[in-house]
Amino acid sequence: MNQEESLLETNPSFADNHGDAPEGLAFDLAGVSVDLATEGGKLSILQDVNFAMKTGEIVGIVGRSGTGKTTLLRVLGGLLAPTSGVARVYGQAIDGPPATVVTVFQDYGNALLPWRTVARNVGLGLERTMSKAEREARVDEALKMVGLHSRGNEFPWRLSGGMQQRVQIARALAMRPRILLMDEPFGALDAMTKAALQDELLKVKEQTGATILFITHDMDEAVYLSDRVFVIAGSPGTLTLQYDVDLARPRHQINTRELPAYLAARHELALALEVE
Ligand SMILES: Nc1ncnc2c1ncn2[C@@H]1O[C@H](COP(=O)(O)OP(=O)(O)OP(=O)(O)O)[C@@H](O)[C@H]1O
Repeated sequence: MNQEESLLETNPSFADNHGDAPEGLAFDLAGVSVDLATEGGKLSILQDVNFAMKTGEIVGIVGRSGTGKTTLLRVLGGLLAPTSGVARVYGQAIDGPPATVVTVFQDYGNALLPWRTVARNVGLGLERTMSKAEREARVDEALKMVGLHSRGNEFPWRLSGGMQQRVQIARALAMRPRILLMDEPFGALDAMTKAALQDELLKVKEQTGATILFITHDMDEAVYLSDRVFVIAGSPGTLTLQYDVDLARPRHQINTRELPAYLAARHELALALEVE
């Protein structure tokens, strides 16, 4: 399988994007544990993870390095089967990459196809389902969202790391997925770009009703974006806190961050991470 086919394989929604999200739960996990076989024997990565996410919810996951956050995202994206327990999407056990889910990976360098222009990378997932004109309009819109409208004809390897990350985000946004999984989506960006993209993401969520689960090492980002923040801690990783963020929407980059509820959320999360 070549790299192009493999991207379509792991993200079937690139080839099959449709419909409005059904009501109810997007994800529900019961007793999910993941063990991996390593040279040194069995390694327990995640243990007994239980949670549910409503359709249209946005949840940020925080936790120290190596606690299993990416592993959890891989389970939800259908790339890794749990060793025990069950993970469901819209009530169906996940047994491969679900057609409703688009994942934005952390290693953006490998996710982009170097022989395709930026625009053709962004349009990759729409080629099988959309006319050229429709696709070009979607690609234009997505590139505008991430501030790369003028770079569509270039090749990705000509862009900076942060820009390549934005191209990958644009590709996901162009799909208008029902569920978006993002692994440190804004990690490689400068503060201004990061703030602009956070607000774009919230706008997209508002407009499309997408369900979004993202990993971040930035506690402020987790609180600013999320309805709830999950803390994963320990080894093996367990879900130690599901914090409800009590902040109205729309949120504001300056005002929201000064509210008592914002500071309280930050405080609770910092404590939860400190006791690890
Ligand atoms: N394929 C693998 N084989 C062996 N160990 C693995 C494999 N994938 C992950 N691990 C181990 O599983 C643990 C959890 O990894 P994971 O990438 O899920 O953590 P993370 O919380 O996302 O970390 P980070 O915040 O640093 O990205 C780590 O100790 C990692 O070394």
